[in-house]
Amino acid sequence: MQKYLQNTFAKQLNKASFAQFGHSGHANKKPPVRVAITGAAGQIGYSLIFRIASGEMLGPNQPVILHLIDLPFAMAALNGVVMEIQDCAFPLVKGIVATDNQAVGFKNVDYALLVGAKPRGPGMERGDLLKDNGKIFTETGKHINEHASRDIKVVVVGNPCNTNCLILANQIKDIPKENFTAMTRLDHNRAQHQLADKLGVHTTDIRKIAIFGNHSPTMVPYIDQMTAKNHKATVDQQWVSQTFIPTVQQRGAEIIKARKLSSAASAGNAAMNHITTWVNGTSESDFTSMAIPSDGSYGVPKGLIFSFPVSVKNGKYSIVQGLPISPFYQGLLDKTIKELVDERNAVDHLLK
Ligand SMILES: NC(=O)C1=CN([C@@H]2O[C@H](COP(=O)(O)OP(=O)(O)OC[C@H]3O[C@@H](n4cnc5c(N)ncnc54)[C@H](O)[C@@H]3O)[C@@H](O)[C@H]2O)C=CC1
Ligand SMILES: O=C([O-])CC(=O)C(=O)O
Repeated sequence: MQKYLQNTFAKQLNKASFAQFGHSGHANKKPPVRVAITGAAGQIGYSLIFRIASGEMLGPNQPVILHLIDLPFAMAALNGVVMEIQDCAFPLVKGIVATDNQAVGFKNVDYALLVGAKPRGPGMERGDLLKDNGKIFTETGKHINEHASRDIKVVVVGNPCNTNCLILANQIKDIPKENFTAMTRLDHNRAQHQLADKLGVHTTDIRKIAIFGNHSPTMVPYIDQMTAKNHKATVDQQWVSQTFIPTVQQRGAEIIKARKLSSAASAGNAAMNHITTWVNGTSESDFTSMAIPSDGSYGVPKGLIFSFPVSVKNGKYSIVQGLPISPFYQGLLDKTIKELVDERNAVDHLLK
């Protein structure tokens, strides 16, 4: 089978390659689910795929068929990734589809992590990427609409992820719109770390915080309901406005400056966290952050893909309602709403 895959890659780089293989001696009885990752040959892909294959995202009893999608020029590198997956002999991996053909790549897919896009370089803002990446998500939306499972759960990672998700969802005709989400879990995790560090507790002790808005420097890390070790916790307002919020908002740029590459391991980790929480739920004493189609809550225009505090149960998320919004936070919310409305206006031609 390995030979088949390699030959396929060598001779037919434009065609899908497909392998099914089983492993004996494992107690997983569930039928496999199909997980698509676009940008599979890229740096986030490389940090994600092996962890999904090991069961970290969907659990140790859930076999997976990996659908790895990238562009034609990246097929040779993707072949290398496929060989490495094979060489891990993962018990849960029941097949690999590696392709540059999205019709094949999204066929019957249950989960899609849409990473494939042009990343931001030093000095670029996310808005700079709107034009190039908008086209990608129009195409992808069409293929998901035609080929994927009607129950597919999608997280858009490729930036600018909120508006890319809006463009994608616009192509969808008969899959519920709420199945299309964008990733702000990385920002949520970053906020958790900053707060844990400040309060001298572990990140897992920090609960009931959330990111509102765009995955961009206007995002709003909201902490007015924060608990630490299950007790209401506060930090001084000056630190919040002058240090905490700018640090979380600028963390992506800070990492690009340091690595000369955008964050990959932490982004891959957050994408997995996003799906795991969507499947397994949030605890009663916590909520998480997901960018989802706005239903008008908190005065956010309907339809924008906006990050809200959400609780999740039985595979369905709902917006946490009634959080008190201070004038300070309302000012920040207004800015991030405006930015997303402007982004929507800038891609109006892709939303027809
Ligand atoms: N939402 C978030 O919190 C974060 C988002 N990102 C974004 O994730 C994206 C990917 O980042 P990296 O993996 O670092 O970039 P990368 O350049 O290493 O990999 C991107 C991959 O996507 C592929 N690709 C491009 N267009 C494609 C298409 N139409 N279909 C399939 N594959 C396609 C490329 O060939 C490449 O292999 C970027 O847009 C980046 O800005 C990165 C970090 C955090
Ligand atoms: O900043 C970038 O372009 C990558 C990213 O989204 C992040 O690290 O938050």
